[in-house]
Amino acid sequence: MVGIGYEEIVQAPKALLHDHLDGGLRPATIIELAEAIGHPLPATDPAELGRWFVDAANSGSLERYLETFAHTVAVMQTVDGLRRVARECALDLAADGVVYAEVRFAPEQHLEQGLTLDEVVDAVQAGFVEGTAQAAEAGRFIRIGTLLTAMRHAARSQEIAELAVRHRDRGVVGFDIAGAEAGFPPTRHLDAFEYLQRENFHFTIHAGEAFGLPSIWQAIQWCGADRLGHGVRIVDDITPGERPVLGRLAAYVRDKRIPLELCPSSNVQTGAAPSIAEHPIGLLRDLRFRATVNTDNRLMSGTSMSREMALLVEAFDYGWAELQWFTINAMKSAFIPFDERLAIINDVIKPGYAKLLP
Ligand SMILES: O=c1[nH]cnc2c1ncn2[C@H]1C[C@H](O)[C@@H](CO)O1
Ligand SMILES: [Zn+2]
Repeated sequence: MVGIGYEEIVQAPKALLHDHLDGGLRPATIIELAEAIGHPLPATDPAELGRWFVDAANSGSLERYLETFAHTVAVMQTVDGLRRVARECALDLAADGVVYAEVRFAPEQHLEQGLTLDEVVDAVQAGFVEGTAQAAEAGRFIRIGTLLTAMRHAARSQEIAELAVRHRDRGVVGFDIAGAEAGFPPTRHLDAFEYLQRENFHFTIHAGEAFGLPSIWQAIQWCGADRLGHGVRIVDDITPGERPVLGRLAAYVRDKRIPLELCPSSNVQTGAAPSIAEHPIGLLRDLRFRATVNTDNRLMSGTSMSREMALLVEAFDYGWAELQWFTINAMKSAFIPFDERLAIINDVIKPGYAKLLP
């Protein structure tokens, strides 16, 4: 697409539904925090450490990709560490032109220095409030909602679901499960999902990333997920061709407008997609699934919302109309109340793209 510059993409309002707090730290912050606690790192120069994360995450395997989080989670064990990381996350997203973000993390991974689950959530919330306020002072609007993640290999999902509901009026807008997918089906956590449904709460499930259709089917039809974290493997239920044919599950996902939190760069790194140009997002958009563009882990992918969009512009020749479509899809699928979603669409996103659209 001729005429879309990277700086313009940064200026365009963007909505992000799938971003991990512990996958988005600034390398310089990791170095400073690690030094203070004596945690050894594979590199001590920020640029070198940033490259190390991307290289180490490039393995083609989700399990190996997840190993890199040991270094970020290690420096997020204190109120100060968590608060700083959350504040910087809000600032970095706002500087990248993200106007709405749902940022997730797993509280159970931040208890090594004696914090309670509630203290962890409060520390992150304080950081988001500070970062959002600082961004506003600099003239950048951003609204952040938190998702609490339970690790799918562990057995704390009910506890984390209750934690999320407890904090629902203090920044937490939803729940998620993450971690290695193969061997850990979503139905292991059915009690937690049933509890959340009874509480009228929202949740997404990482499904259809490293494992295919059975995982997506369980997430939707057994667990009742509002959205799919990745969900990219839904293409396994689509027969390609001049007129692609949708299987029953793919048709259900499209008919019910179930949002797909697609993460192009992350998928290439973990082997879920062969390249950006061959990423199923092109097909899923053509077929009008409720597709959204996301970062997953900005540090491990060396990326940002603007970069993910720029990669799609390059690979699929997208223009502003497509970028606005992805953004509005994301905003429609957000877990904040309907009136707030609508206000961001009408007052921020549409006017922002109106300036850019031909
Ligand atoms: O893409 C992912 N798939 C499954 N799990 C993931 C992914 N990215 C991050 N995680 C895990 C590692 C983090 O420590 C955890 C909570 O953010 O979620
Ligand atoms: Zn993820």
